[in-house]
Amino acid sequence: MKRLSFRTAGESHGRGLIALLEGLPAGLDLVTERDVDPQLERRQGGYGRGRRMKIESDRVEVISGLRLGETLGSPLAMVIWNRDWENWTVAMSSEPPPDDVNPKALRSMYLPRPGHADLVGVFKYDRRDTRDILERASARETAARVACGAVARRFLEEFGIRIGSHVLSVGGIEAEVPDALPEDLNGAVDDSPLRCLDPDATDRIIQAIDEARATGDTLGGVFEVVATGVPVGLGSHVSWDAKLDGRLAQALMSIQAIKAVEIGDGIGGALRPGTRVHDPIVRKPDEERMGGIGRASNRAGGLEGGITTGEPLVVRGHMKPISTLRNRLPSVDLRDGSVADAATERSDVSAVPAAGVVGEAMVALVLADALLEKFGGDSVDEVRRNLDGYLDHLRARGFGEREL
Ligand SMILES: Cc1cc2nc3c(=O)[nH]c(=O)nc-3n(C[C@H](O)[C@H](O)[C@H](O)COP(=O)(O)O)c2cc1C
Ligand SMILES: C=C(O[C@@H]1CC(C(=O)O)=C[C@@H](OP(=O)(O)O)[C@H]1O)C(=O)O
Repeated sequence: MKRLSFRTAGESHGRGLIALLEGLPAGLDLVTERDVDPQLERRQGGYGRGRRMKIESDRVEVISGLRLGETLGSPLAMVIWNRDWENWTVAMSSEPPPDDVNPKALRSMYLPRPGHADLVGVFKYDRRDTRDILERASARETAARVACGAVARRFLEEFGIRIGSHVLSVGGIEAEVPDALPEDLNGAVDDSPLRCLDPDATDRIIQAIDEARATGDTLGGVFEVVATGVPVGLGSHVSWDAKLDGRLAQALMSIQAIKAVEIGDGIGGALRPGTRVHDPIVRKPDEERMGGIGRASNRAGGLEGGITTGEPLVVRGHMKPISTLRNRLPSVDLRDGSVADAATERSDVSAVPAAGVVGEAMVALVLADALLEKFGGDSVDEVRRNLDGYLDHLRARGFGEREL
């Protein structure tokens, strides 16, 4: 059963977004200017974003669940206003103009874009034009997810769990990744225009994004989210929906345009023999949380049997290219069935770094839920007591410095 759940509401060009987080314990010290707004700003960044990001400057307003800088244990409700809303009052309150009146036929809401939710949404919800669909399908919604994820991240920080992300590839150009990741992953990439650890690949990717922009094309890519300090034992092997790998995959896959999710070396591992995939179990006297037992490598990405191993959790999201293309693909006019090119409009060319920040938020929400599932409590201190008792027990049943 979910302990921590969240919901978002809002259209991309509507008044704003609502984020509702339920199940958070009381007594979490939370300052939105310090803990939430900087995460929203990170999500807006990254080379390849479109003009919309120059208009927005996302900030949250807390409506409930917080008093004197601490959570109350009641639902936390937050609002993010859309600055662009003012520019869309006509589009949001009128029928789309016919193509012959508006020479910017490109903007037509009758020409569904392959890859976006336009066509399937119009059929499913029995709508006349695609605006009724794209407004909610839009990844603008991820700003509200990141607000919820920022609060989950603050909660996890209390227990020494930290989450970061970096970009592994864009448009097939792969970054070289060091064997040991920097301890503060975000510190190492937040200033990089691509949130990437490889400056040379960054330059080449920027060039590729410029080329894609010039030719009216778009690029996808892969990001990696890493969580450190995660205790052994979150999630469970006993039922399909208790498995933490499955829960993470669902959370990541739900991000707009994410089409594959990988845990650790999941995809590469499928190509190698078992002796070069599984992580040997070794004595590690310093590994207190694991009772003196650890792993020689972490190809499993911190999960076995749907349970955290105590090693860093590593999850990758594979993002398809953005579907709004200036170099338009074939489509069909929803008014008369005639063949036409798909609609195009202001859009990102690539948004992999931003998707990585959203990935961090989703991982934070899943981990906070799993932590509460195992160490549940109504206050942060109660959760802490429960976790500390468990860690003491692990230490006591382990081998520490003892020779076997
Ligand atoms: C951070 C982010 C930014 C995005 N920006 C755009 C965009 O500017 N234009 C676009 O067509 N799709 C964009 N997308 C992807 C669409 O929202 C997504 O493809 C669409 O909702 C259909 O869902 P699906 O790709 O998951 O099937 C973005 C996705 C993310 C995660
Ligand atoms: C607004 C955001 O992303 C948007 C996601 C998006 C889409 O179709 O998913 C389309 C673009 O919006 P617009 O049509 O207003 O230019 C992106 O900018 C955001 O991330 O805050």
